Amino acid sequence: MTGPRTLFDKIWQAHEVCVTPSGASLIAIDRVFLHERTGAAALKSMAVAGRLVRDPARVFTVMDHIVDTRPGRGDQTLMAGGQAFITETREAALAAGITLFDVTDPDQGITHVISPELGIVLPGVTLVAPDSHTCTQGALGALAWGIGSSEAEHAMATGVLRLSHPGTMRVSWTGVLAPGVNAKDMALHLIASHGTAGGGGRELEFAGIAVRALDVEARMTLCNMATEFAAMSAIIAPDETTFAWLAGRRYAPASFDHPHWAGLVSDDEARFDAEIAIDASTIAPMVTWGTSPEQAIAVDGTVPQGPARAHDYIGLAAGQAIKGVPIDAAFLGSCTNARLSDLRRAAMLLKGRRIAPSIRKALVVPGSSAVKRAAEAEGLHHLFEAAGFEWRESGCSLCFYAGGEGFDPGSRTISSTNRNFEGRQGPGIRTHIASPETVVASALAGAIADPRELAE
Ligand SMILES: CC(C)[C@H](C(=O)O)[C@@H](O)C(=O)O
Ligand code: SF4
Repeated sequence: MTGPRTLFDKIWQAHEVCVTPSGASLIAIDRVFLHERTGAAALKSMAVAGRLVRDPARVFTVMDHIVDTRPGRGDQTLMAGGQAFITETREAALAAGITLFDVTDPDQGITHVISPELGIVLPGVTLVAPDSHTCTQGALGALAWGIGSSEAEHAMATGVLRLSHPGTMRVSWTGVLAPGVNAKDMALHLIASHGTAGGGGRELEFAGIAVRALDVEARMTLCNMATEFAAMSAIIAPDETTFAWLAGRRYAPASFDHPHWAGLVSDDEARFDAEIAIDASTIAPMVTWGTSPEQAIAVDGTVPQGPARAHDYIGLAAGQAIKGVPIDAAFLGSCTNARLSDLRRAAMLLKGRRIAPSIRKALVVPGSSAVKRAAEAEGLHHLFEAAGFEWRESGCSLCFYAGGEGFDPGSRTISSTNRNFEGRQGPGIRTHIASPETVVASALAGAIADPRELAE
């Protein structure tokens, strides 16, 4: 392909080993990341077939999904049989000779938080993981996407994956975000406006001044929900903000001063298969009212008419104001919104305040053990605890009802996560997704609240 190219096509072509007779391409894979929920299966299946990991130095694994997040944790989990995921992953990782971030490793954390944090994902690389939120890592200018366990085996054994070109879509964000509005609201706004199928399997590029203005962690929040938009993944062209954020990280190169890094942008005349433009200044804090991420509205809006099943499950009627709906629990965590900047913004809003007595469970689960240590060094844990939140060890925790821990039956939660399907946070749990600011404002009020009304 000659002529102007998208950033996606530049990375794709740099990794295209060959085009197969069917028209699909073999794409070289630079990094594979595994976790104990899906990774052990891939490693075990390879071992049974007698296949070796081709280049163990490119494969990493971590304990994040099943692992307990209560203080003093070990391998035990509240989930029956959960411990086996951990011990089997450990044994398989050691046997395969790949890098393991174990339960008590100082580098442990959620896959999509630690991979950037350690500089494992870098601009221009290809990275895959058997986890749908691998798209988060596109925020660094990488081609990073979620795959299945059997594809992970293939990537580990051969160093390539067979893929058809997914097509491209640019989402251009103009304008300046209003105070109290952030990347999570941008993601929810996009999905609410265009539906959960809006991405159509394409690779998204987020561009425009409102994206350039985001710090790297906020860019990760925005890219994180590309999978909820049915995109293959999302990417943001790396810039000085990206390079400065990566500098000094363990697996990052000593210098980014190279023409290769500077060329990681879409050319001016590059054509995308689809385009969306959004004025970021029009966005309000968003919150979901139903059981799909597309069922999101401005926090000062009213519940629209949606599918009867969503209204029944969530227990809210059309026409009702979302603000003021009483909640029972609050969750601040996940690969969407549990980085240091998220915790800082949330903690500042909590300063000197206490959550409503009606809140039965309120958790802060840092995205990584490094985030936890950094937050503690700043005293953020004291602010959370003084406000009535539990301060946890890092992991996926109640983003996903997999570790066996739950909220009280029937609870309505406000959650900084990315999915609100029926049962996502446990049987019968009703989840409202929102930004960290909206989560803490709501925990303080004991009801869904507008964080703009809390800011001094
Ligand atoms: C368990 C894992 C495969 C899953 C995913 O792929 O996303 C999980 O992380 C989730 O968020 O639902
Ligand atoms: S934090 Fe939630 S969304 Fe992210 S990887 Fe874990 S379970 Fe999936």
